[in-house]
This record gives sequence, C-alpha cells and structure tokens, in this order.
Amino acid sequence: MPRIAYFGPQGTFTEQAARAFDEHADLVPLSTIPEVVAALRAGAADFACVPIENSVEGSVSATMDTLAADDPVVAVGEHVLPIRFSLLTRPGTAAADITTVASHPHALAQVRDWLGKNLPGARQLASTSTAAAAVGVLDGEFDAAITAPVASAHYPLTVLASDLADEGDAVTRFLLLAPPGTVTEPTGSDRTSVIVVVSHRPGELAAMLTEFALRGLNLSRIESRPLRARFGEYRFYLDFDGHVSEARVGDALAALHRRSQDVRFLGSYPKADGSASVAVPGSQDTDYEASAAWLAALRRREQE
Ligand SMILES: O=C(O)C(=O)C[C@]1(C(=O)O)C=C[C@@H](O)C=C1
Repeated sequence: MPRIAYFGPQGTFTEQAARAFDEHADLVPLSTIPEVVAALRAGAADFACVPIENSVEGSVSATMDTLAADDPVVAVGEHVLPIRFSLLTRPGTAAADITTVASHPHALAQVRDWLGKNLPGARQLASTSTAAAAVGVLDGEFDAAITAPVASAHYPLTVLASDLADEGDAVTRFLLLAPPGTVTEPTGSDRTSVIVVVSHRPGELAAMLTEFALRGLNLSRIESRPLRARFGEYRFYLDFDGHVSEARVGDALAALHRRSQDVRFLGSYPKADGSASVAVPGSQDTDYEASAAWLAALRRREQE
C-alpha cells in the first residue's frame, strides 16, 4: 500500500484530498507543509498531499516556498475540493461564551464576513491547520474552531454551526507530489507546472510569456513569490495546458531553459476537471514532426 504523507492532523481538508487520490493508501498526518514534503524527500513516504491554492484566499505560500526549495519533487495529480466549514466547540459551549476562535489563516479568511456578523467579539487566532484548531479546542486553548466538516468525526466536539462559507462556490486545489522522475502518462487533459527565475532585465518577463504564446500554450496560472535572498526579485510559478511529452511543451521548456536563470519542472499531471488541453492549429506533435522533417531535408540538400 502506498504511503501518502499529508498536511494534518486527522480531519483536515488535505486528508480528504489525500483519500480522493487513493482511498486505500496508508495516510500519514504531519503538522506542517514543509514536514510533509520533507517526508517525501527523505523517502519516508511515497507521495505527499498538500494544498496549493484556494479560490478565495489565493496561493498557499508555505506550499509554494517548499516546492521551490531543496531537492525538486514533482506533482503527479491534482484534486479540487469544494470548501465549506463547521464551527466546533466543546460540548456545553454556547455562541455567547466564545471569546476565541481559531483556524488556519486561509480558513479564517474564507469566513471573515460570517465571523464578523455572528461572532463579532471573538478574537481570531491562527492555528497550523483547521484540524489543529479542533485539537486546540479539545485542549482548552481556544473556545471554538473553524474546521472541515469531517473534523467532527475525529474529535469529540459539538458542531455549533455548519455549511459556513462567505463565498458559496469556494474550492481549494491540492497536489499529489512524488519523487522527481516519476512519470505520468499523457491523457490529453494534462497540466504542466514550472517555476522560472528570469534575468532582472527590461522585457524578460514579457519574453518568457511570449515563449508560451508563440506555441499556443494555454496558461492557467501565473504567480510570483519573492526570491527571499534578493529583495525586489521574484520567481514565477506557471501552470499551463499540456504534457511534457508533447512537442510544443518540450519546445517551450527548452526555450525557458535557454533564456532563464533557472527553471524547475514541477510535473505534468492530469487536470482535475478533465477538460481537453487547448492546442492551436500548427502546434500538434505531427506539425512539429513535419516541420523537423522539412528542415532536415533542406539541410541534406544544402550539404549535397
Ligand atoms: O487546514 C486544513 O484543513 C487544510 O487542509 C489547509 C487549507 C489551506 O491551506 O487552504 C485547505 C483548505 C481550506 O481552504 C483551508 C485550509
């Protein structure tokens, strides 16, 4: 049975995502995202499951930074989970007794309006995850926790309110990570992720994006994070349609490698929504093969 390390403890949304990737896997909860990815890098787990972005609060910066540091790992799958929260308290606590409410900062941000209206006097405190907040309530550290609905099955707490979400259609996207070199077969509905550091010169970012545009590659996300060691410089995270085995994707990656300071390949994996990869006319593998054959013939004639 494969071992999947995930961002725990038990009862997080990430646990649900890990189960969705493989319901029979041996799930190993760890308390922080760096610990989860470190377990994969150390060979203590076969896979790692982490949140990467939320439709309301944006990127999960701990995941972004962990993916860029240390030995590379690759994504082999993504899962998108609808997000709705429960408010958990110790049995006997009434809403009027709540002076502190804790959760993961991404979770607090997704119920900011609800908390403002329903628990205006409660202090909002950050915990390492939604389920860690539930553990904190059990331990008497906080009065209430904003958690995933499944947390109430793991901890003997009372559900004081459920189905909470300021944005009804909120979702979080999770990645299943594997050691580098793990190969996924192309499905025709794939996404590729990379981290690119471009040179700090005028036009470099536009030039990098042009490499995608020229090959008709559909970008689905671009984010930046600071380089940390150099103020004012950034690494760019790009997600785009296609699989590394496809000619247009390989060609774009090679161009990025030629022109950037650094390119980190974060994997090609099936898209969660199953939508077909966009490929503009002239960008299919057969088009690349035909143009390479034409060029080869041209060169042969020149050498005669
Ligand atoms: O704390 C959890 O339950 C998590 O899985 C983390 C996380 C996140 O990082 O965004 C996942 C989904 C929700 O959006 C809130 C928190």
